[in-house]
Amino acid sequence: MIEVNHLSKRYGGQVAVDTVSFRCEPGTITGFLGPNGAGKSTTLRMICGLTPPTSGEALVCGVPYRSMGNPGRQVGVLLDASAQHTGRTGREVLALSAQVLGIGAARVEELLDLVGLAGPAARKRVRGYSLGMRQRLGIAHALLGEPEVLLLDEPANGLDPEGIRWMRRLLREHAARGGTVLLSSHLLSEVERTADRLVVIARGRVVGQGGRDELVAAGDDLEEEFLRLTGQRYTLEEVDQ
Ligand SMILES: Nc1ncnc2c1ncn2[C@@H]1O[C@H](COP(=O)(O)OP(=O)(O)OP(=O)(O)O)[C@@H](O)[C@H]1O
Repeated sequence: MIEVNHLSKRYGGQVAVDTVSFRCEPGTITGFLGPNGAGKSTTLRMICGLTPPTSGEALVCGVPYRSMGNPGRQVGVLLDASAQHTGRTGREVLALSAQVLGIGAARVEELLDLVGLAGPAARKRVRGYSLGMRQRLGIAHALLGEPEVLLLDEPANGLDPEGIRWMRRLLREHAARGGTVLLSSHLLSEVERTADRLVVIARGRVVGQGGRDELVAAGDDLEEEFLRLTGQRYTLEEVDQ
């Protein structure tokens, strides 16, 4: 369970996140959707305690992330797959975190297999990984402690169509086991088939949330509604100006 209550973040005079509130229930996938610069990453960073909010609060499993004893066992986080240590092999990256979390080596092998990085890929240094491979490693890293909650920022970046399908299945299975998933994206096409609920953010504010059907106004399709909500859909007259 994730509860975000009136969360705001201000950088100097700029409001990056403006009184954002939503809930992610166990057994569901929530898509956090918005154009570039909308405030998605800042919100996710506040949820997992990396960025202090200016006001408001975020609770994960009922408590602030920073007050969890062993957060890796409850929350799996993937924020920036390209930020991994490039001098280590994929296996070393997972093995080091497994040690910190008190998890056995067998789980590392299980995850390498699950994300398609077993064999030679596991022995390769991360600097030689494609972005898709880094995302897979990041997903394995998030799953390491068998957490209930998954917090994933743009996890589909760099994945090919087969990879996106694979990830969709993985997240669906996680939710089916009672897990809570929050994943962000700037592309509606990536999350629309994965998520049960959507939270749409633009210019730091939530501009729409609910199930697919709730978001679609009569006669419109979801893409039209997303573009309208986020102010990316211009009339021909506006484009001409
Ligand atoms: N550390 C920071 N200092 C100043 N401004 C910041 C900082 N981090 C984010 N911002 C600003 O806050 C706003 C929201 O950024 P954020 O990265 O949260 O958006 P996003 O929705 O994740 O975008 P993208 O899809 O491009 O990653 C942007 O205008 C960004 O420039």
